[in-house]
Amino acid sequence: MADESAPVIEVRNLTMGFDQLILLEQASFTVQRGEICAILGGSGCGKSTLLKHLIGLHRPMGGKIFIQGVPMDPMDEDGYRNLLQSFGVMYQGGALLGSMTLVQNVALPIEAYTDLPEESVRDLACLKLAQVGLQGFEDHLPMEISGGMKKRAAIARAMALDPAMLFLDEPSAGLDPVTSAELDELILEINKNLGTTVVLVSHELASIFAIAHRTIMLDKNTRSIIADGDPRFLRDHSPNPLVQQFFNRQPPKR
Ligand SMILES: Nc1ncnc2c1ncn2[C@@H]1O[C@H](COP(=O)(O)OP(=O)(O)OP(=O)(O)O)[C@@H](O)[C@H]1O
Repeated sequence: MADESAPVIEVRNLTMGFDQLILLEQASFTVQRGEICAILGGSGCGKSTLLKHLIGLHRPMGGKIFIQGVPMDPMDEDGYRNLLQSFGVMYQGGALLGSMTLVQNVALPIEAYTDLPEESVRDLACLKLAQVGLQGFEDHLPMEISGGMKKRAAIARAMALDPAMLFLDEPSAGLDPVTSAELDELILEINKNLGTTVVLVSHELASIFAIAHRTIMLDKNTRSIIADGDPRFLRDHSPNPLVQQFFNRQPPKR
């Protein structure tokens, strides 16, 4: 039984990596209900890998991850299936199926996880598309719409089952600044109106300052979390020069 007062996500002493490559050692942090938490850090430090651990795609080398108070591992198939329904995930690039229309893409999780009749599935998928501003584009293929619209459609699909948690891997990658700001607005709206907890990986400082309540910064060299807090506070007050450099866009000192 999930403990409602527990943090939505608790990472306790996580060690993660692949074979000889250790990316994080004994790292701990929590994400509170309703927070927008951004995972930051230099290229290759393990941001996407951490996200994949949080959704159960990779298993920790050490430590534990609790989702809504429940340990992820060990978890039987039914337990994991239930857990998946509380997650919405948008992978890097959006990953819509190119041969399916937008409404068919959004319908996929609804078909997989509910017993709704075909007509209701379509109605619900159309509603989700309307919620992200894509009314009228239901029967378009992904190749027929812009990059920003593809991201919106991917978010509609991730939100199809009204998940408590939304995981986004580099949502603004490849978007122009205006489209990226529009996507930020959409993420904020979802967070405010539905109370969805959002965990995202991002490189975009403008976007991080616009939407993140919390940032967690990973460091490849020390295999640790070197900052955890409000991005503005970290930019102005972090004692760690690496964190200051990142937030102030300064190249590392030679
Ligand atoms: N399945 C895998 N098997 C082995 N190594 C992997 C695997 N996935 C990622 N890696 C390696 O782990 C390291 C971290 O990768 P990851 O994609 O998590 O970094 P990242 O911080 O998200 O990077 P970027 O900002 O460049 O997207 C990289 O060196 C990558 O090559």
